[in-house]
Amino acid sequence: MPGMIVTNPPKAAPKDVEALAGYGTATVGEAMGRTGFLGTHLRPIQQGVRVAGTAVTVLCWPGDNLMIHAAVEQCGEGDILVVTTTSPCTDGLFGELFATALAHRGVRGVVLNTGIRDTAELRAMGFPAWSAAVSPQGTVKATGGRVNVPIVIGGQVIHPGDVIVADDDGVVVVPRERARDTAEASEARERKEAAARAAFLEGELGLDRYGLRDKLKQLGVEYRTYEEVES
Ligand SMILES: O=C([O-])CC(=O)C(=O)O
Ligand SMILES: [Mg+2]
Repeated sequence: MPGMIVTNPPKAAPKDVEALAGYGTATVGEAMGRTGFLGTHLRPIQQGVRVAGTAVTVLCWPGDNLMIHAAVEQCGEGDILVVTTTSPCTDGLFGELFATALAHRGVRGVVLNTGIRDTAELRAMGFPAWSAAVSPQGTVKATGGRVNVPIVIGGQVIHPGDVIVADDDGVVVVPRERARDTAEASEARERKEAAARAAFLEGELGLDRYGLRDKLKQLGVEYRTYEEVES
């Protein structure tokens, strides 16, 4: 594969990325109309870490991490490296040496639609990572590929410069043009959930808060309330 490296693609504005960093993937995905989720196969190697950053995208040949080396040079402060392969691959394309180089450049984490290795070292150094597999299997540096072109993971298109939000639940992509609106919609959703949480703490039911008793009736669902059963 010949390949290409795009330098300096347009990126989401840092203040929109910072705003999105305040919300989890569930909130951000809901705020985008339940879109943007990259799939349940991408799991974090750590727990309790949430990051947001701008995507530097990489398309590698399976079992070959040459283009990750090329991509490191394109990465800077506030970026998240997002890697996929031209056909399915679980080999350990990425590990602590790459993470060391990326951390030095201010990169916030990595998302790999392939394998990762050195996971204990990565956790110890606090470099956040999400991957489709954990594998010690080594790779070669032999084949061209692409950096900073649109890639697809889990049916979602990721353009370079889009916002990646990742936490314990998984990874979500927010298109660059939607970053500000999505941050605003996320804020509104958090406020709504805070009000619901306060009501649930007082014992209110979702059935009443969301007007779902009528829905059950419409659907012909027969039921008795807890109080009716108890009496
Ligand atoms: O060097 C590699 O091929 C991947 C790796 O283990 C590292 O980055 O530490
Ligand atoms: Mg290594």
